[in-house]
Amino acid sequence: MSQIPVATLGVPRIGRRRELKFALEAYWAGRISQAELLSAAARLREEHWLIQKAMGVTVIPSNDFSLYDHVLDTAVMVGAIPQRYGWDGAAVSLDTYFSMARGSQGRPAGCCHAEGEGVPALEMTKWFDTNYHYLVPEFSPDQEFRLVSTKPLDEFNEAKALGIHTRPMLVGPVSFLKLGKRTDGGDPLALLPRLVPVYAELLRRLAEAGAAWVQIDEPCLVLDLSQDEKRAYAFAYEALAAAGGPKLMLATYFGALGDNLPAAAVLPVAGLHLDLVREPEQLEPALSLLPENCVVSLGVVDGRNVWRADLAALLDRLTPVIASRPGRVELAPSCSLLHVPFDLALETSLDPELKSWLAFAVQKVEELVALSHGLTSGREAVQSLIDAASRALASRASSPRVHDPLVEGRLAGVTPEMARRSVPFSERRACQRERLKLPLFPTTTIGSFPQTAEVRKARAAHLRGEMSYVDYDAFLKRETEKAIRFQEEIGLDVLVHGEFERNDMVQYFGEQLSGFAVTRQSWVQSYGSRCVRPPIIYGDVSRPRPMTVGWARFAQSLTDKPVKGMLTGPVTMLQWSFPRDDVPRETVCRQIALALRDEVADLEAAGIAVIQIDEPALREGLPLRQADRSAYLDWAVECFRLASSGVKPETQIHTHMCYGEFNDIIDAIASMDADVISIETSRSRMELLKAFRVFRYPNDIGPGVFDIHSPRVPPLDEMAALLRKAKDGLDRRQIWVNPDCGLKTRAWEEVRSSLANMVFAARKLREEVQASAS
Ligand SMILES: CN1c2c(nc(N)[nH]c2=O)NC[C@@H]1CNc1ccc(C(=O)N[C@@H](CCC(=O)N[C@@H](CCC(=O)N[C@@H](CCC(=O)O)C(=O)O)C(=O)O)C(=O)O)cc1
Ligand SMILES: N[C@@H](CCS)C(=O)O
Ligand SMILES: [Zn+2]
Repeated sequence: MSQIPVATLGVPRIGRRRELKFALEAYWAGRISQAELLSAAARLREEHWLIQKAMGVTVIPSNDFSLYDHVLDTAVMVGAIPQRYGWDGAAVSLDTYFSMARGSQGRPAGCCHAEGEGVPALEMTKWFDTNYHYLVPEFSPDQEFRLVSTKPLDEFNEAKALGIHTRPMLVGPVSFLKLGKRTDGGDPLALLPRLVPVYAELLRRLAEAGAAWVQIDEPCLVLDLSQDEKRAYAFAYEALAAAGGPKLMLATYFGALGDNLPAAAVLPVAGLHLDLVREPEQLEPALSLLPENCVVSLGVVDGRNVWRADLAALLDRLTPVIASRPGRVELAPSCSLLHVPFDLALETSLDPELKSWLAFAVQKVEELVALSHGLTSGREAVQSLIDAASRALASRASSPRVHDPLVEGRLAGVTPEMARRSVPFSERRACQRERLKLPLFPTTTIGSFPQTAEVRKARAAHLRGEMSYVDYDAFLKRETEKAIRFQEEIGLDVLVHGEFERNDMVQYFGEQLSGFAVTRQSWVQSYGSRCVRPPIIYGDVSRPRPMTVGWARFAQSLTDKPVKGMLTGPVTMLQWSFPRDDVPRETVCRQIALALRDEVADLEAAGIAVIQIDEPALREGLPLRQADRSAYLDWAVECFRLASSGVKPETQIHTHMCYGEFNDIIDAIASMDADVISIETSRSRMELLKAFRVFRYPNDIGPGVFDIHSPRVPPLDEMAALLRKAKDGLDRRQIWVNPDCGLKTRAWEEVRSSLANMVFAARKLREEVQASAS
């Protein structure tokens, strides 16, 4: 039998040691030239192709690399470049590309913005239910498309010159439009007839260059689709089939095709990739519907999590499939490997038993290659690999470190009362007003202050043993005190300690909770050059000791103003970690919630009057299909309430959410019953508040008045105008004043000016209210 092809669908582009991050940041800081950045990028592509080739991958992708984001690349490729970037219609410069990604300070030629005002970036949002962010393409109603950049072709040729025949990958035209927005609010899919010819031209040129196959990603095929959307797929792929390009491998991932399967199965493509990790049951129906000659790409190794695959079970499952479709099957991860860290071998200090349970991108490729050998040459050829995987799985299943009877017992004892505050919000509000004595439009921030190079360097030095605990602790205390003094000086009402001791809002807690393991080198791209190291939840979760109380108590001891205790919520902790897959997600979440409940109680006992429990990932965790959403929201909200409800009425609970729209989950947000919620609203110019207005949301709200992703300092009047807008339709006594999110990625100069303007804007609003009352 000939070798079963192995595909990766994309590899982590940030590089084994985050080489792309360092090159990008050096370029933005002016330390390296454009040519140096581009050659660093080319070196990374070459390295990734060569690694895959050496490991035995037979279907190596190209165009999975991006300098910032692959959706942004697609927008640039087809000329979807909004007017404000001052693009002259010729080749898109790197400056324009990065302006779209990150905004810019100066004024591009021909732009309507005033000098110094800068150009805002495209909106950034979460890629399906992952922690990866993509840039949202923006289309005008009269949007024209043309092939402006030939990046996929160039990278195909680049690999070809190295002797590597690749399968270029593209974001498919329907998903691309569906993930974008029209400036007039119209349906972006109406633009499909204009877009498809551009894809057709690109495919023809790829075929001329020798591409035999193209991977065309249509993850939107796993969402709920209307009849019109299904028709859009038929229209687009019939047109592309007629274009005479390479064969198309239509890639679906992050879920089941479900009711879209009949529509997907008849699309005129040569191959279909299925996510068989999220939905193993979809294989049989797909095989029975797909044409005989269609190649099926079996996404059997988990591209979203880090657990080692069960090779023996997979071989049992795959053997009959291979036999029934000889020559028309490929093996692949469930989705691109972008979402897992590069190589487990880089983790030299992980516990060896835990390490034996894991597989990162490189190990997942090894698993796929082993499966291919086993299926082609017989199990004996890979018996030692199968045995090693089975031993690891058995050790994981029986390990005492995974199961903690105390945690399991505590979970069984949870009662509904534990998830309810003792009195309703109206009564709590009165006690809290009495205790906190805050002005109208109270001002606060979301938690983090700049994580400067100095802060990160000190932490790195401490980790390497070059800075003693005493010196590191003293350094952090100085930073915290500076932040408290700064907040007092500019006149904020509710202060934060600044989160200087935290490497990351999830990893910091992962380092302290039992059942979590953290990594040193296992980075995953979050957006652009920014990365995270998601902790690995391998066992029952508990809190051996308080995690934040020392810092909260220290910060509060420095000031008479209230300082918020600052915690990451259970849903976010789950969503931004690699969770265990041997128990339901909701069980893991409840365990985290109980651990946080104890932390909240300890903060309250330490005299902390305001406690914020961040849940930015609550929305991102929402299942992709409507039918699964209410069950998720039920347990997610219950977990938040379990964490937050053990306190007295006079203790004020805040939550914070960034990313996304709230319309469809507003009742769930309301039932979280946080006393105050801060949300990201500035980029949408308060549009996102609409849901709260319409719902008549009863508790307090802090609509973000400035975008923390941009270095731009918003003028006082702009923030005051946003607050006036927020005030409309809400009770003014409900409104808090804060930025969109934490300030860790910003520089101190920006933070100083922005927050000073914000405090003045709040004062202005107070004066206006007083004037109108007198
Ligand atoms: C709010 N967001 C978060 C998400 N997910 C999280 N897990 N955490 C989040 O905060 N998802 C949604 C958004 C995404 N936003 C961001 C924003 C910023 C970052 C970011 O800045 N990432 C940093 C890494 C942060 C970190 O872990 N820092 C560590 C280690 C720093 C480091 O690289 N050290 C070097 C040595 C440094 C030296 O010597 O100078 C090393 O280890 O090699 C720390 O501070 O200790 C980034 O650099 O990308 C991410 C998501
Ligand atoms: N408290 C965190 C929330 C980020 S979503 C911060 O301020 O960075
Ligand atoms: Zn946030």
